[in-house]
Amino acid sequence: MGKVYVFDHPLIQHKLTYIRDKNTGTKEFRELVDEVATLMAFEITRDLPLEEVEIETPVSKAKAKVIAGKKLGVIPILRAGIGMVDGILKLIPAAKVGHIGLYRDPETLKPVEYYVKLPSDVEERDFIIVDPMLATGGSAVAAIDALKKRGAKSIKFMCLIAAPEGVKAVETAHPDVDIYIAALDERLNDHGYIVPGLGDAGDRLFGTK
Ligand SMILES: O=P(O)(O)OC[C@H]1O[C@H](OP(=O)(O)OP(=O)(O)O)[C@H](O)[C@@H]1O
Ligand SMILES: O=c1cc[nH]c(=O)[nH]1
Ligand SMILES: [Mg+2]
Repeated sequence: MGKVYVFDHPLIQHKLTYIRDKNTGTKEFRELVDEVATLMAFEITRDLPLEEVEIETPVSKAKAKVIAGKKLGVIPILRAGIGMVDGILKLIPAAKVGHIGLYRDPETLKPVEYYVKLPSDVEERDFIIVDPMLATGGSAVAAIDALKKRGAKSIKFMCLIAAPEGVKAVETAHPDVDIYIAALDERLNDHGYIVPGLGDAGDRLFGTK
C-alpha cells in the first residue's frame, strides 16, 4: 500500500487557509498556490539521494554533497495542476515537465482525457504528478494510468487538498504510488466537490467562473 503524507508545516497550513478563503482573489490565490507548491516540493524532495563531490572554498579544499543526478519529471493535470508547476521548478529547475489534460465530466464525475505530452525518457524518470484537488480520485487514477501506460515506473502524487474518497481510490488502483497532501478534508458533497475544500481550483486560478 502506498503511503500518505500530510504536510502539516505551519507555513503550508497558514497559506492554505487563505487559499481556501472565498474572499481571496485570483491574483493572491495564484501566488499562494505557487508558494505552497514550493514548500511542498521542499518536503517531497527530502529523500533525494546525494553524492559527494570535491570543491574548493575560498579557505580550503572540501568534500561536499550534491544531488545525485536524479532525473525528475513534473506532470501537472490540466488545467489546475499548472498552478503548482513553477513553484516546484523554483527548487528543481532541471526537472522536465509533461502535461496530462483531463477534465471531470460534471454529470458523471468521470475524467475525460484530452491531451498527453510527456518527456521522451519516461522509463528513466521519477515523476511527481501535481493537481491541487484529489476529490473522487478519478482524475488522479486516470493520470497515473496514462503515465504507467507509457512506461513510467516511479510516480508520486502531490495535491493541496484531498478527500478520503480520493485517497482510497488512488491507494486501491495504484498501491505503489505515495500521496503527498497539505490537508485531508472531511468528505465530498453531492456534486463531487471537497468539503470544506476551496471550491473549483481551475476557476479560481484562472478567473474563469
Ligand atoms: O478527483 P476528481 O473527482 O477527478 O476531481 C479532481 C479534478 O477536478 C479538477 O479538475 P477539473 O475537472 O475541474 O478541470 P480543470 O482543472 O480544467 O478545471 C481538479 O483540478 C482535478 O483534476
Ligand atoms: O472540490 C473540488 C473537486 C474537484 N475539483 C475542484 O476544483 N474542486
Ligand atoms: Mg475545474
